[in-house]
Amino acid sequence: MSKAEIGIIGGSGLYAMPGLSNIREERVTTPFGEPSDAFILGDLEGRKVAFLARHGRGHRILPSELNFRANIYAMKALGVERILSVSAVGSLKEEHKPTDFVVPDQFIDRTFARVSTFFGEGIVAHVAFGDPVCATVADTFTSACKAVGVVGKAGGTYVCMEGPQFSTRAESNLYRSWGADVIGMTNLQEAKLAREAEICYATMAMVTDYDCWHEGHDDVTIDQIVAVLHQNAENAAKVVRAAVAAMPETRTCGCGEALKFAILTDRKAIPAEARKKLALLLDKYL
Ligand SMILES: CSC[C@H]1O[C@H](OP(=O)(O)O)[C@H](O)[C@@H]1O
Ligand SMILES: Nc1ncnc2[nH]cnc12
Repeated sequence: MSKAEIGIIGGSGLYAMPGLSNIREERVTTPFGEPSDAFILGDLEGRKVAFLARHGRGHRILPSELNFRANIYAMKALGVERILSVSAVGSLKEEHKPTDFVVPDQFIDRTFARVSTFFGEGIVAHVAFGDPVCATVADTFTSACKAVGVVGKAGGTYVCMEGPQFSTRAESNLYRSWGADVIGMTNLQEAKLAREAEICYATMAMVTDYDCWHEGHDDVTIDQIVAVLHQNAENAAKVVRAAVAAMPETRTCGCGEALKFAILTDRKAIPAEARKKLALLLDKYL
């Protein structure tokens, strides 16, 4: 039986989920190694949820060190069908001000040191990623912002950079010239792996700074980000709670069938070891 239907990944500034009842902690082991931390399971607004602190409690794991595969696989193993991600981002546009929330619907990949797929080792699959976030989860996030009374913008392009250093001014201006909206270091791998795991995924991006391009603002620093995150943590938790409450019970999007036409490998050629490792994702198709 499913232990949770909705997963919440808390990013910088959100290391716990207020309002959970029937709380218990569970460590999940995966064929891809250890997730960032134990999962906090509980009830929120009458729904079973699983909370994970992306960087671990105490913020111990760099973006490039995150075991994205273990985190998403563990969500799947718990029975999660939808992931609500919360992330801190820098703004690449004047109109996205610190403390605003943006719900991105596109990504640009500027990472270079991460594993972004469950496949390989004898199984080849290519999922569609033209629409990288689940429209239902994204809409639920923006409606929840409205319900709570905070600025929550629908759509936008999230540049996912490797980090951990922030961007140079030349990079920041380049991303602006591409029309991108916000920049962060964590969301793209989660979105890719959630799609491969047939889990719906969207992010509520909390704007914390103007990166380093804005002449009227100091270049981004951690103390600036932390100050805005402290201001926003309460709103972020309120929006997540409202989104959980409003999430439709059943899925009508295509996320749950993302692998249906994606597996290219001749079923007879799939090595037993790979088949076993990915059974949780693939059993229904093999
Ligand atoms: C705290 S500054 C940089 C850090 O913040 C964002 O983290 P997350 O996406 O987990 O909220 C960004 O991606 C960097 O990891
Ligand atoms: N300016 C920025 N660049 C990358 N990640 C961030 N997270 C918060 N602000 C950021």
